[in-house]
Amino acid sequence: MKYPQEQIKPYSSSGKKSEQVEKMFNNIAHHYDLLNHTLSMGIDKGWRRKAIAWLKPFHPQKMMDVATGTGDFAIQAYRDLLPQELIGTDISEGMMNIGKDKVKKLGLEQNITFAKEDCTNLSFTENTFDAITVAFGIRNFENLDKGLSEMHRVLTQEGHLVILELTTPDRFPMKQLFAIYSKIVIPTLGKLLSKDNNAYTYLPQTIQAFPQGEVMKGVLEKAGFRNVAFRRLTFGICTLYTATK
Ligand SMILES: C[S@@+](CC[C@H](N)C(=O)[O-])C[C@H]1O[C@@H](n2cnc3c(N)ncnc32)[C@H](O)[C@@H]1O
Repeated sequence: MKYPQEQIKPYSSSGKKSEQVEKMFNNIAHHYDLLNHTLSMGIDKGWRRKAIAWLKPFHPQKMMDVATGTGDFAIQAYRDLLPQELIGTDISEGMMNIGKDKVKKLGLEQNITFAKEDCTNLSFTENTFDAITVAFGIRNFENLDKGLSEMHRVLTQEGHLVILELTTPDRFPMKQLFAIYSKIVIPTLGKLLSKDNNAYTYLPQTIQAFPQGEVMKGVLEKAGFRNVAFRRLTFGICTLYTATK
């Protein structure tokens, strides 16, 4: 099945989405953290903590943070859960290089490692990870179903998946305010700060097109996950999805 966001590409309607996404994140890597925290007004930190808190009772020891980018979710997960192994994976070396520097500065390079991996074609064997986290990554996959089924494959039996994804609020007045914010503020600030004219137009377009809530729950179940649940955070700007293999 093809989802609308799979057709939205950052630079050109022709060519592979994954290659364009990799190029875009390599381009904006040096500005990503500043922009991320500015555009979300720091609220993303609370979302990450809530997502990781859901994993706490399961004490995962072997974890992967998919689409780890500059490593914020991996760092928070390590601090809160202290797993034995935590690997951050991503298709953008540029983003991970920033993450590696941050991890080194924190003295966590023995605890958090990084590897270049496309989530739609992971090199890990079946039943490898007790838990997988993904923040703001799955919207960029060239093939969402393949990315989810790959995460399902490498999770251990009873392993857990936590996804944070940006969504669109569905109620007045947040719906209208968010529409203005995503159509005007995000592209303007993004263009100014990242110098990439396309990246922050691509962002709101994919948020709008991506399956959310009940629809996304069905997509996760189709990929084989059980106990799928979701919680809208901050008026529905972000949604936390939780699932078990
Ligand atoms: C918006 S950033 C999120 C980074 C980080 N998780 C965070 O919370 O700040 C999205 C990341 O997804 C990565 N990505 C996109 N498609 C991917 C794929 N197929 N496999 C792995 N990573 C991917 C991008 O390279 C980028 O670093």
